[in-house]
Amino acid sequence: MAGAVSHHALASTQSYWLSAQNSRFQKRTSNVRLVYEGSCCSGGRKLGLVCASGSQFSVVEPVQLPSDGNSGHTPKKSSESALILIRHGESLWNEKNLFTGCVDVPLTPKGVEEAIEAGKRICNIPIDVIYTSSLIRAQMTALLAMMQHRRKKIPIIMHNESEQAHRWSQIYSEETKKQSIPVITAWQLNERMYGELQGLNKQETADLFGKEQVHEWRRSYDIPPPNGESLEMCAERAVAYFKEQIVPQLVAGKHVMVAAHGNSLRSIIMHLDKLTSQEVISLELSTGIPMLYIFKEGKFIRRGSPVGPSEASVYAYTRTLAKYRQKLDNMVQ
Ligand SMILES: O=C(O)[C@H](O)COP(=O)(O)O
Repeated sequence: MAGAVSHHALASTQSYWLSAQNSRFQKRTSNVRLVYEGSCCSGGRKLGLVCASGSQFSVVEPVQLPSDGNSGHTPKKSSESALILIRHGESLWNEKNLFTGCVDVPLTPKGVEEAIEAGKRICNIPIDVIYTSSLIRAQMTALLAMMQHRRKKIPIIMHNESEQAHRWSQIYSEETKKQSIPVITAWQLNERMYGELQGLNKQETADLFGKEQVHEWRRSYDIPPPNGESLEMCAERAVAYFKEQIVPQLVAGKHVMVAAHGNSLRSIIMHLDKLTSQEVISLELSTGIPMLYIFKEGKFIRRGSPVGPSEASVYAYTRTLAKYRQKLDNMVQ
């Protein structure tokens, strides 16, 4: 049975290394139409909560991975992919209540714990490739979470910043590549640039400029903080990156995890869930809570967070996830 898992994972990993290594030279686009199909978290817009329903969703055949994600090879119609979105765990500036934005601050011990806990929650979900921002708090979260995964593949950060970095980080064993998960870092997934608020205390800023003004800077769609990015501006690079780089992976049948930030993920979720600029104001993401989407036939279906007692319900959504978990169970027997 272990062979079955390996075969699945190997095909995807094998195809990915080529793609990752060439990604610097490629610009991929997608014509996929994103359609939101219902939400298991009705009512509120606070994500990162447990969502458990799903019997209304159809059961599909196991995913068929293409032999090469870049070949234009179309996966079977029934193919589906998992998309996990996770906001980084608590950072040292979250703890101090400072505006952080693009300042590169590491996790607190609590943030490390949150990342490990997140990893336990997604340890049965297939992951073929990881995307993170270029900021250490998102990268720490992704790597710590992957340490918990039952498949025990090793996440490896891709270095394509220069031809030499790319060449010097080559792996010469196919077998070793197969046991690895590429981690792609992209500045486009960074936190919204908070401009002249970066480093300021959030409470003190509210005391100085008024609660409403600060709330507008933090949560409105199109009002930027002083010399910083509005959510709309952040979306222009984060959502564009998502469409150009990540969606093609999902279309190719790859299972993807994205570890990023409160606002870069808010912009992506706004896009996936088709939220209006009014609705996104109340969208809040907790640190370290993974959210699962299923991508199938060009549509994103939100499943919520596979945590605690609702986990079985999350797996009941699709046969692909249930089968993957079964294979993992068989591997350890
Ligand atoms: O950059 C920051 O300070 C946080 O990561 C997100 O902050 P916010 O909740 O104020 O948008």
